[in-house]
Amino acid sequence: MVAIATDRLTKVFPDGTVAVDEVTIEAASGEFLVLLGPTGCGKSTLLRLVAGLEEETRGHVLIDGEVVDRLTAKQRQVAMVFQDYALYPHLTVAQNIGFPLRAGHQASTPTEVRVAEVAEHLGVTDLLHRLPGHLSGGQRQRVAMARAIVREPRAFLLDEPLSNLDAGLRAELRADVAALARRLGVTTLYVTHDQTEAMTMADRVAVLRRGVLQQVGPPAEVYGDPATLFVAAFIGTPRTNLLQGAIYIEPERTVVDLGSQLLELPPNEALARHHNDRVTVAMRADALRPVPDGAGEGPVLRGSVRLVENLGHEALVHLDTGIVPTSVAESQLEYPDTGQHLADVIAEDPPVGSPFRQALARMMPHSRQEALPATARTEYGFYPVYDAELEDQPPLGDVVVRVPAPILPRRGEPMTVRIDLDKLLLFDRGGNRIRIA
Ligand SMILES: Nc1ncnc2c1ncn2[C@@H]1O[C@H](COP(=O)(O)OP(=O)(O)OP(=O)(O)O)[C@@H](O)[C@H]1O
Repeated sequence: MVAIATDRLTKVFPDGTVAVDEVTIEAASGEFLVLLGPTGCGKSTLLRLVAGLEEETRGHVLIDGEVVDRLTAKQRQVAMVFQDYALYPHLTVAQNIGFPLRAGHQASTPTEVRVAEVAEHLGVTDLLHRLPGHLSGGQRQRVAMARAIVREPRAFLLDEPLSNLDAGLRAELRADVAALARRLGVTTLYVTHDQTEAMTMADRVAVLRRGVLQQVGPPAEVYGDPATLFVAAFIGTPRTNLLQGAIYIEPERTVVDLGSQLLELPPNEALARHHNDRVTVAMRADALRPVPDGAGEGPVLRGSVRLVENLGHEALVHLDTGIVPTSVAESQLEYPDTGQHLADVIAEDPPVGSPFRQALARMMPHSRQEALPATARTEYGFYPVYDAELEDQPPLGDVVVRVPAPILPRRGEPMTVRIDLDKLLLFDRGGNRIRIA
């Protein structure tokens, strides 16, 4: 088996789109590496570059340590499976699976024996005489996989192979595909936008955003220890809570100012150089636990129940906390730093209600907020202002909390939640993690 690597691999399409941007990554021999990211982040392009179906603009692809940039797709001896199966409709399953062998590729075992062997692996032995048109989606995908492995490829490249299947089949095949790849020991690159697939199948997950590699690590690591705000927000169900904040360092304590609420952290050396910085605070639902008001030590958030989504075994409770929510895109806008520049930008009058305008309003230094109607303002001066011209203001600080089913709160009730400090994630304005510990 072989390792697959890319070295500062870059693809710029003729229209200027940078689909893959300096990606350096390695899948070790026999590893199942999942490329995860939203639509358009460059996953398929990266896979096609590795397969040799696309020519790189810069950088290299290495198979087993050897640069293969000049080799054709065929010479690279990797097998690729796409979401649309691409089976030959007029050939039986057996003929489809055996096709790569007949098409002139050498194999040590005779075709029929090899086809039977591979069919057995994929659990399609009973279907060998059928035509693809008479198969279910899941069966077709199994046949496509069988055809891909029949030539004993050096690596397996799978591009959203399960995305055309319904949820039940997807779950079943998920387990089968991962098990098959491990049984065969084939190095696998698997592309998906589905975080569940990534988390359940991968040895390691590589998260991509706009062609740029954000983080590579085992599933538990990208979930629990995200390197960027994007990773924190992209991975996690229910969605990760993202709030606007600012850090203030005082002699005895460190404060994360969330406007209408403050989180007090123990004195913290790592945060010292972030005094006065605006940050995005990210908390997954499992970092928050409802507690009786006033109970015990530690930072809490208070809110009132706006919505209860009962999932049976538990409920997702949406709290209005009065804190300003944010999104990845907004929190990573680059804002001018001085009030003067900000005023200039505002003078250009971004459209009312546009995220940019709202974000600008929130980011105004204290002295510049005089002219704007404040919903709240803290003693620290940083505070959120909503766009007064916007009629339908978004809910303030919608924070999602998991609550066990038997004790469901009611709409309008107050609720206090304790924050597990080990799971409190802070990100700077560039979206990079500020490590607290
Ligand atoms: N031939 C092309 N010419 C110009 N731009 C392209 C071309 N192919 C892809 N792109 C662009 O490159 C970027 C990455 O596309 P790619 O298909 O790799 O994304 P993806 O993450 O696989 O998305 P999806 O999950 O939707 O397949 C996108 O912005 C896409 O529009």
